[in-house]
Amino acid sequence: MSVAKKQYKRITVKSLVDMKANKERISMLTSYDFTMAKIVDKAGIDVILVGDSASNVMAGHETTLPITLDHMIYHATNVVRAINRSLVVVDLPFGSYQSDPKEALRSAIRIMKESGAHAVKLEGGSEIKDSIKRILKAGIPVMGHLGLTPQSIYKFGTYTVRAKEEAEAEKLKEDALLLERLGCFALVLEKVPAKLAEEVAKSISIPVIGIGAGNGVDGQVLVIHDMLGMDHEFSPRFLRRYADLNTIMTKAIQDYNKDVKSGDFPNENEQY
Ligand SMILES: Nc1nc(=O)c2c([nH]1)NC[C@@H]1CN(c3ccc(C(=O)N[C@@H](CCC(=O)O)C(=O)O)cc3)CN21
Ligand SMILES: CC(C)C(=O)C(=O)O
Ligand SMILES: [Mg+2]
Repeated sequence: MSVAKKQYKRITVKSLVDMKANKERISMLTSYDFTMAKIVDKAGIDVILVGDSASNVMAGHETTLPITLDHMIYHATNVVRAINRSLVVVDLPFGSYQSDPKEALRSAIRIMKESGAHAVKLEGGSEIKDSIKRILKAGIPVMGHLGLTPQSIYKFGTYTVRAKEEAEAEKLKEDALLLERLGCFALVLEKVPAKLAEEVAKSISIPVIGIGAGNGVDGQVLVIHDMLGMDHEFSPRFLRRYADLNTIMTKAIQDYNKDVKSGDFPNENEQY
């Protein structure tokens, strides 16, 4: 390996906890493939999430439920090949950890062994406590995920903001403390009131990464296709678009189409 490659200081689960202690905010984006992950890693994003949102974004499913462990490992393997610095976290997909702690551990081990990723993420709190414990005991770092947990969408029926009611907010606060106590290195809080998210972030020493959880948390995560503006139809309030790639790509593809049809492409310099 070249010296130039080694000068990148790799992000570890320990660096993330240190960043929170130093009040340094953590950046996280999803990636599901080699080419995208290479750009994200080089751009300096701290954490790459191989999210089960691949089920929506890559495969076109309505929910995250259909994606399999084999699919997640395929995406994770391709992402890991591209990175020099970012920490790679992989979602355990629906059905790969809910049955029992042994199944959860087997799934986490497959991800770590077959993809080379650095950590796994599981949705839920006290319900999956034993599975989180079992995975951590094997030396695999775990990121938690509370608030809107898309794998249980059919229990709620909507993607509306979570924990607006006192009882649900109390459970969420207890779950966050539990995840810290179990030994999770960080947790994602999705679509909860900003005030509650800030309170949770202040109550624990591990980083809280928000999506639709306001600015009082320790870091932010977005789905990369959303923030690049590739899909004009997905427009939740929490999303900021940093580009309009849908328009840029459509224009480029139409120009190519036109040039092929008219015979303009390829020209003399573009042939042998
Ligand atoms: N492309 C993509 N981006 C995501 O952020 C994402 C996925 N896919 N798939 C997995 C989950 C699902 N997520 C979601 C899904 C919907 C909303 C949402 O807020 N949708 C609408 C309607 C909400 C409502 O019923 O009130 C919105 O306008 O906010 C938010 C996060 C976040 N994750
Ligand atoms: C939205 C983030 C947190 C996620 O879990 C995913 O992309 O699957
Ligand atoms: Mg997910």
